[in-house]
Amino acid sequence: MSSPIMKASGLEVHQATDVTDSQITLEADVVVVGSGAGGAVAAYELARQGKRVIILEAGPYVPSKAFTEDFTDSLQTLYQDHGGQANSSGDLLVLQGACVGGSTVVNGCVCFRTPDFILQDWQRDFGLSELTEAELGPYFDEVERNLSVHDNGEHEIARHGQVIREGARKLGWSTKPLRRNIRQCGLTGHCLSGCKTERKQSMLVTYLPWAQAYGAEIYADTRVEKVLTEGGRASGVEAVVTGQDGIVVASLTVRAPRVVLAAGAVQTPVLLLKSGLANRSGQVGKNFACHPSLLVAARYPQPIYPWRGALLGVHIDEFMHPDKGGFILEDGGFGIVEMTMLAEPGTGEPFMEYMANARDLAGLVTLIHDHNVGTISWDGERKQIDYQLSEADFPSMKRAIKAAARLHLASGATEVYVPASDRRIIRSEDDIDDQVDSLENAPQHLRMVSYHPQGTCRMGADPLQSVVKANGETHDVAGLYVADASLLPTSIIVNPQITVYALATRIARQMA
Ligand SMILES: Cc1cc2nc3c(=O)[nH]c(=O)nc-3n(C[C@H](O)[C@H](O)[C@H](O)COP(=O)(O)OP(=O)(O)OC[C@H]3O[C@@H](n4cnc5c(N)ncnc54)[C@H](O)[C@@H]3O)c2cc1C
Repeated sequence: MSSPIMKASGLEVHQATDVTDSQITLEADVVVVGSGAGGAVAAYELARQGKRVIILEAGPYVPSKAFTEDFTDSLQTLYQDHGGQANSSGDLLVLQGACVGGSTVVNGCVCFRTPDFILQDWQRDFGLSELTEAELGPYFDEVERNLSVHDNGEHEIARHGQVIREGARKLGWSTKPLRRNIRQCGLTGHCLSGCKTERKQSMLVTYLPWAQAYGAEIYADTRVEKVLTEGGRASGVEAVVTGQDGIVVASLTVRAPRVVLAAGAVQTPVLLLKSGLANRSGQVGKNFACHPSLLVAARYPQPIYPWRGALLGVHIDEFMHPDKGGFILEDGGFGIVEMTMLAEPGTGEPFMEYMANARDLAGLVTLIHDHNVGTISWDGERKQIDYQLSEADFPSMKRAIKAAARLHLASGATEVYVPASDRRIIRSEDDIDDQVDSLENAPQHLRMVSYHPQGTCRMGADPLQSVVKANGETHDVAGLYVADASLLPTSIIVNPQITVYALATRIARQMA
């Protein structure tokens, strides 16, 4: 490829359009696969230590000024499989970013630290005795400082958050402002389409330019196909550079004694499976968890304008601990496309009525602490995501729907739409048990969305039960590391970006 070209946002990126050779070979101290939460942070930390770092990113480089604030466009340009990535039964949409900056470019900015009760599970069940709250605290402090994480101010709680907060107060439920990584939020509500004004502190505008300032090089449009080893140690990767038309324009090899996989919890295990590496435990691709979410929308007697103001304002943490229910509710705004894609709008007349009243809708997003029951596999040609909500998790899902319905009603809603295929409507407290208890845990019954795939290369002390050690290195292959959401041995119930940033920082520091 030719020399990097200075792009509008200030990030220098090699792209398929720059390619002049059909075979490219590069050398580095560390090659990082994926430029999202884990990859960008690891790259910055390693470059800062003086390592020659190359970052390979399968997705395109889309500078912020090219973001359109139109969700249908963004799905095409910024998301994995153009927003169509789903489980094999088609009832779970698995959303991931696939562009320079990864999912952090399109995420909702919500920031939570890993709850201590989750870390305690990891210490007890996976031998991760090092990963205590005291050990991770300084990493959380640091990434939160770097990314301007703060409690939403009053002006960042939109109308939908205000009504929900009032309802929670009536019910006596604990509600808190969400924390977000954003500077002077423009309150446009377009987070899921990327932040045009670069207020969201995604990797695109923070750790990637910082890594580049220390000499890291970024290659977009470059999909890693195989991890290379020599004498049982990692020795680099093979990749293909693909233009926007899908045509391969070059093959690219990076020779490096250290390889960091940060391609996300779906692609990292696929890469290991394709490479036939690090799977002595048989756990690569197993243990997929995803916080299957529902968008429970409700109609209010007054205008809410769910597309106005900050996307996410407050959350209900009353039921977070598994002993108290094992779920959280986040108030969520949405635009017209998200309204139909993520909720259950019905068809025909009901659809027309739902959309005609769009102005009066508010939404609650449910997150549950699901078990790691899914699998990512590779059949030689394509990946497959097998995930069905487990019977053990169905009660938490139902508890979350009931709580969302109760909260909407207490907040003044007149109709609550259960996102089930037979589109159930709750109009009073008396309807809640009837409508929710009769839901079935069957394929295609609930419209689920995952924003948080996790767990497919889990960390642990036992090489026969886990893929990666607590320091991020795989048990089986020296010099091969994982630094993304695939590490998390259990689902963490809360939005995971801060956990990924903190773990990636720790892994890179220990590696350096
Ligand atoms: C719509 C949406 C909203 C979200 N909202 C929140 C939120 O509010 N708060 C929160 O905490 N979390 C949120 N998340 C989740 C959060 O962003 C992710 O948990 C986090 O970014 C995961 O980091 P990662 O490094 O594992 O993967 P990613 O950030 O997804 O990065 C992986 C990167 O690797 C690239 N890649 C994949 N395969 C290859 C390959 N073979 N070769 C090279 N590159 C490859 C991908 O294109 C991608 O860019 C959201 C996610 C989405 C999709």
